[in-house]
Amino acid sequence: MKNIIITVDGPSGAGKGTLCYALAEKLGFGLLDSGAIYRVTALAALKSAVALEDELALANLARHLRVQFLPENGEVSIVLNGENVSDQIRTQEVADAASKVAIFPQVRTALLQLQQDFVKLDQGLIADGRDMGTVVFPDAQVKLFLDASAEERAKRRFKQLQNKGINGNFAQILAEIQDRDFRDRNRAVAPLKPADDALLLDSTELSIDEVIQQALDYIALKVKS
Ligand SMILES: Nc1ncnc2c1ncn2[C@@H]1O[C@H](COP(=O)(O)OP(=O)(O)O)[C@@H](O)[C@H]1O
Ligand SMILES: Nc1ccn([C@@H]2O[C@H](COP(=O)(O)OP(=O)(O)O)[C@@H](O)[C@H]2O)c(=O)n1
Repeated sequence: MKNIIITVDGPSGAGKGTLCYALAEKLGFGLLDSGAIYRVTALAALKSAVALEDELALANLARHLRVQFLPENGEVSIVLNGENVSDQIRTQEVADAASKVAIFPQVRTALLQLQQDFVKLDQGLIADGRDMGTVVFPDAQVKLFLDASAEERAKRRFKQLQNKGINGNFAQILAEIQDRDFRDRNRAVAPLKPADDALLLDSTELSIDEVIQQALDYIALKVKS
């Protein structure tokens, strides 16, 4: 299983992060959370007052991003310019900003190498994102596209917030998911879409364990052939 790359793409709330974390644990693979890289870029822009419409300035920022991913007690701390920003990048404001900076081709090009550098010679990689199977790792051996209805994804986010003690507004969460989906699916460069050779997994009616099992079955099948 060494040197295998597994890509998992899909919209927000489909369960990519949950699946990728479980796969990385079970298979002993490294993990790339590419969304975190877009979120860090957006946070850096917000912190330095770079306009979210200024492609040149954003690309320059992305090119010089001083970001580290530091594994710590089974979790990964994300450090930007020496500051631990793991929690700051998870806000709705940053998610929204991330999907705005992500439309720019120059920003995406600036972040490409950083993502590809997660490949290690002696370890497989699970890559989580929107364009992992189409652009960043087009030659990956296993490609999954995880989807779920927008209503189900909004329900999951609503529950996730509740578990953190936050009482979200369901209609607002659904609207934000739909806005971000629209930007991600309709941008000119690296839009969110399944790679031609990806397995489509609709998790709307599946439990987390069922999704993990279906993914593992498919990986076993692809790796054998
Ligand atoms: N198949 C599933 N059924 C129910 N809830 C799920 C499922 N997969 C993930 N979740 C939950 O949905 C929320 C969002 O999942 P996450 O993995 O963060 O999605 P993504 O990375 O695609 O945005 C989490 O609270 C997670 O526990
Ligand atoms: N490979 C990627 C990953 C994320 N992104 C962008 O970054 C935003 C945040 O990604 P994320 O994966 O952290 O979002 P969630 O699925 O966790 O809500 C997405 O809405 C995309 O606009 C991207 O364009 N390409």
